[in-house]
Amino acid sequence: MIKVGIVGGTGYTGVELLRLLAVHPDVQLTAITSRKEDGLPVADMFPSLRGRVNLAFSAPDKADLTQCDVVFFATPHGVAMAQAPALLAAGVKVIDLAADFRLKDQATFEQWYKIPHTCPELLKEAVYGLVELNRDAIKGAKLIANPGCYPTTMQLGFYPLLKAGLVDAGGLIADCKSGVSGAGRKAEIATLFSEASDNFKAYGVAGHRHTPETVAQLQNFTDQPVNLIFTPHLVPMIRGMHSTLYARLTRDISNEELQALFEAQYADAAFVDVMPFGSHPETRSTRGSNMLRLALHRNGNTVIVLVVQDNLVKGASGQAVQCMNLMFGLDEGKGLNQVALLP
Ligand SMILES: NC(=O)C1=CN([C@@H]2O[C@H](COP(=O)(O)OP(=O)(O)OC[C@H]3O[C@@H](n4cnc5c(N)ncnc54)[C@H](OP(=O)(O)O)[C@@H]3O)[C@@H](O)[C@H]2O)C=CC1
Ligand SMILES: CC(=O)N[C@@H](CCC(=O)OP(=O)(O)O)C(=O)O
Repeated sequence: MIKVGIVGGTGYTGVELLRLLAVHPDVQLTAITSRKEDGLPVADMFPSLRGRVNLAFSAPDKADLTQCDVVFFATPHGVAMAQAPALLAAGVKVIDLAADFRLKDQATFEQWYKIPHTCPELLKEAVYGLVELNRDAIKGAKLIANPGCYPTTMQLGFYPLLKAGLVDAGGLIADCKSGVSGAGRKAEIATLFSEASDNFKAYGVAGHRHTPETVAQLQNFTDQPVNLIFTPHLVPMIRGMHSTLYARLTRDISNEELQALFEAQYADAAFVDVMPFGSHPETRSTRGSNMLRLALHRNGNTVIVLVVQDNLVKGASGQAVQCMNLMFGLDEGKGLNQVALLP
């Protein structure tokens, strides 16, 4: 059994990890932290876990995380970097759901996240946890930087086009929408019911921290300089993300060839569903599941890729469990085969 610790068990990605890992056949939940709920049984806070999780939260400084085989950090940026060096030195693998290890360049991290990086030496060692594009490296990793939710949709949608050299990498556009759980469980005015429901708005238009992450990763797949215009929006739903991606074709290709390209690229990807050309994927077809669905459209020489996922599953905790499975030599889909919830 893999002994698992979770730092930040009271947040949305933390409780999503608990939902997935409580029924994972190879996992023994060993420690779950909360600064505010030290001593409280996990199932008292989350009755959905009654009979499934018998542990209590413990304060981060009381939890002995070195007894774990792997520790997930479902915490704000800056928390994992403070604890990862000691855990790694003790032989514990680390999966960070925040951005502490996503950017290889320290100065870029500090510019976008406005905090100093306290262990820049680990940036090189960290492996970016987007399984479909980085599977082999993840298998041997000790430290995983789990991708951001928007970057997961943008990378999986643009990747086959860039890799095939079919589009102008300097003119990528991503128009993305996220449910409110993407902002986490902490109290904030923007996510109050009366602010976020029956309302719709863009944010981060002048620059969102997921732009440098996505550009840096996409740049690995093309020699052309990548330029991306990314605009996120907050939509009045709880879970779900929909990204509409635009790329200008630089050579002639039929719709059938485009479709075949994506189908071949993701033929072995259990969690990427390439829908028939011209389909309209719905966020609810991924709700509660680790599946990302995409569909291709065409308008003249512009390819439009529609991508949907559950931001808390493939966009965060499901993807992190997919990485854990690979790191421990398991089938990457173990414990992740839930079908989406309808309606
Ligand atoms: N929500 C989403 O869709 C996605 C989130 N992410 C990233 O995952 C991480 C977690 O997000 P999310 O679950 O939404 O966030 P939440 O705000 O819902 O939860 C944060 C958790 O971290 C704990 N925490 C906060 N500060 C500290 C600290 N200094 N030390 C230890 N624990 C702390 C909190 O618990 P307590 O206060 O009880 O200690 C809480 O359990 C973030 O970095 C986020 O950016 C990534 C992809 C998608
Ligand atoms: C709706 C909403 O607010 N979403 C979050 C993204 C959540 C995510 O993926 O986060 P990290 O990169 O922070 O890990 C945001 O735009 O800040």
